[in-house]
Amino acid sequence: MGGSGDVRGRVLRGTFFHAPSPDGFECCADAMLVIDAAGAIADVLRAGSGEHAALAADESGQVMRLPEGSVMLPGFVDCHVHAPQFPQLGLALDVPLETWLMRYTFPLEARYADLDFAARAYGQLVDDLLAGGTTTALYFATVHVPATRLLADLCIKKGQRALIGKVAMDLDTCPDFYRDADADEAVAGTRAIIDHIRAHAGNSEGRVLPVVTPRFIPACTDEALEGLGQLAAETGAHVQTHCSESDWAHGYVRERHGMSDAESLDRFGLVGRRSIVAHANFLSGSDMDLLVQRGAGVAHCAHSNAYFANAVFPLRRALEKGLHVGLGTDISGGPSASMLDAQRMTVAASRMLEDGVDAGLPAGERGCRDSRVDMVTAFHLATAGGAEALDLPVGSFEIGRKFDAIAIDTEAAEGTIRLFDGSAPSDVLAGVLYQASRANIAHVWVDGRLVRSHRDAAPRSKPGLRAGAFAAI
Ligand SMILES: Nc1nc2[nH]cnc2c(=O)[nH]1
Repeated sequence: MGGSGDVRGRVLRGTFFHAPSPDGFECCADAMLVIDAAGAIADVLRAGSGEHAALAADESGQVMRLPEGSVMLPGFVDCHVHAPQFPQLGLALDVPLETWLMRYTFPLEARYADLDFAARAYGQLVDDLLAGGTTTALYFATVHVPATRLLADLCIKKGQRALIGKVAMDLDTCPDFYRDADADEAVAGTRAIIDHIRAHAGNSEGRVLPVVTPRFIPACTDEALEGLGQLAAETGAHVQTHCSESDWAHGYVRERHGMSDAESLDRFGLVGRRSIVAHANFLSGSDMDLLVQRGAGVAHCAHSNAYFANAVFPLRRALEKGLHVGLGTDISGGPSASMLDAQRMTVAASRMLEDGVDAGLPAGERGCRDSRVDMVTAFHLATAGGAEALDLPVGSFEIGRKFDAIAIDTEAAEGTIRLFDGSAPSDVLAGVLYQASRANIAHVWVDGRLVRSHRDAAPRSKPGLRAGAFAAI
């Protein structure tokens, strides 16, 4: 990636869609986004304004224009990714969570003691996520400090916004070949990663952030949970963990601690404004109130929940309570790395929760009323909602936000979007979100820097078609 395509200090002209709130989207046709030198949106000029007309006449070359047929969306924010599990994407999804962890997942994660293996898997993962439009990812790494450092180094080098945690798991129910030796090692390793990321010479803008990452209560001693809670308070780092994911995981914490997962994490100081709990399917109403009170967020992983969670997360109820929610692919509990798929599955799961699934029951007894969400809400959660949950200034095209964005080429011949003349903006957005595939994702920017372009992929089937319109890219 060179300087071309970098929109810092320039103006990008084109049509954009965003959804700053869960219940509506805005389509801004032929807008001009003024990006400052640090990659933040300094101004949004709407067509018809005097400033827009003045800049439209500018011939200095500072205005870059998206080609006809392209639209911009905010980059996707994936709130739950197990980076080391990428090599088993789509595999071994037919066993319960606890079996999947012990039989497949822990042995795979143990392989990241080998830095060559880690470099190959993590390099491919970051490239693939960027190509899919994921501009921000909240990553669980592994217990290994060197491989976690490597993941941070790769994200910094490749320009992805990322939050990264060394996984802490010291309980002796975890296999000997894959766990921290004790609570001290779990906490010291976490601190080492915080220090590495914060002191990294290439990370002066803080695009990569460290995360305190107790895997989940069933993998940690109380001593480790306590030490990690103190470390989070001392450093102000984000926190991530799994919470009340499945019948088994939820029941385990009740049995061991005599309270809910959320209550137990809270008493260790692990639930705060920068905490994200993954899954959370079995949160009670008072658990949700607790998370709302603390300002914490949930990573909703609709795809993975279908395989491992034994229930559907009551998303609409959570949103009505004012809980921060973002979406997660949960690579590899979910079989797809695509945040487009995550949005589609979010809508589908909510519809199944609302209608119910057992045709043997009368319709009135089958589901949970008022549970559905629509694609606009899912789009919000995949962008601005995830950003809010992570407390990051991205996710929409508003003044002051960082320009993390993707350009969708709705006409890419190898793509899967088929729009017909005269589509209303709501139909264009639905068409993009439901139909787009990787071939439609033409450009990806983080902080105004072009981090991925169709040029990096296979040659375009219509070479040069738009070269004149967007020459700098
Ligand atoms: N889905 C999922 N749940 C977990 N609970 C503890 N570890 C994991 C994991 O790797 N994936």
